[in-house]
Amino acid sequence: MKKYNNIQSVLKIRELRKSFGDNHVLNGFSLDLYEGENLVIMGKSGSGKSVMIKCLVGLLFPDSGKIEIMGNDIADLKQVDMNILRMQIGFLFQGSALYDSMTVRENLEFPLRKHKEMYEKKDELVVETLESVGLLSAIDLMPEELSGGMKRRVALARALILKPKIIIYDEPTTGLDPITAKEIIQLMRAIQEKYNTSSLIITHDIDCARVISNRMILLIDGVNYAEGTFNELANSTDKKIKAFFK
Ligand SMILES: Nc1ncnc2c1ncn2[C@@H]1O[C@H](COP(=O)(O)OP(=O)(O)OP(=O)(O)O)[C@@H](O)[C@H]1O
Repeated sequence: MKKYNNIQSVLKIRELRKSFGDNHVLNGFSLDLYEGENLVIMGKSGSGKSVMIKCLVGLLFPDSGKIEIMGNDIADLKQVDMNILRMQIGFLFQGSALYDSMTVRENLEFPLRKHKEMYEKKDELVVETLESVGLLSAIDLMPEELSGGMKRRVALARALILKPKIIIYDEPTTGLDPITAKEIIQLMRAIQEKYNTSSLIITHDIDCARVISNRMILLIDGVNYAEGTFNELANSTDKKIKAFFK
């Protein structure tokens, strides 16, 4: 397994706990996301992946534990600093969530509006980012004119336009046909190489995990039950781990 001892951790979670009444969802979950890696998190439905992401971005408060983003303990940050830090994180959510009443260009300009220096270069940034997802030709189209795969690409471009250090992908291939899903996975790899982003990828898609992951974590019973490369985990004899690779 690749060693990351000398590489900086851009995201660190330690002993994260979150319960809703008697439902103990996270029971001491920990992870490190290292600079430049693609880390896949797998967990069955209801295992707490979304809860973990919500804690990361400040939408839920953990009961205990520690979250550090680029070396900053988020519990110590003021809202204004948290907002600055959030700029370093791009999100690609399941539904793509484009603004239907805006063109592709306007969708991409939207995240720039609060950042004066970047907004001044918006035309250049929109073109560059659309080129990197292979969709410059769609710049003046409306979301309804795009296929599912194109929407996902535009959403990825929108996540990239602020040049984030970290990208969080929530089920990036869900709802896409296998060929389009493969194209999105290849694009995720290309993006990582071009921008040297660190990616946290939540997925149920075993093909996606195999192709994209440098490392994987299995979230089982609220903890990081197993960690390793795809092959290490796929060859495990542990019953709970094997269940993911059937
Ligand atoms: N705001 C909330 N209030 C109460 N319970 C919640 C809340 N958010 C999540 N839960 C519970 O936490 C558990 C984990 O939910 P979560 O959405 O994180 O699962 P998941 O791993 O993302 O699932 P999926 O793969 O289906 O998206 C579930 O039992 C869910 O009911």
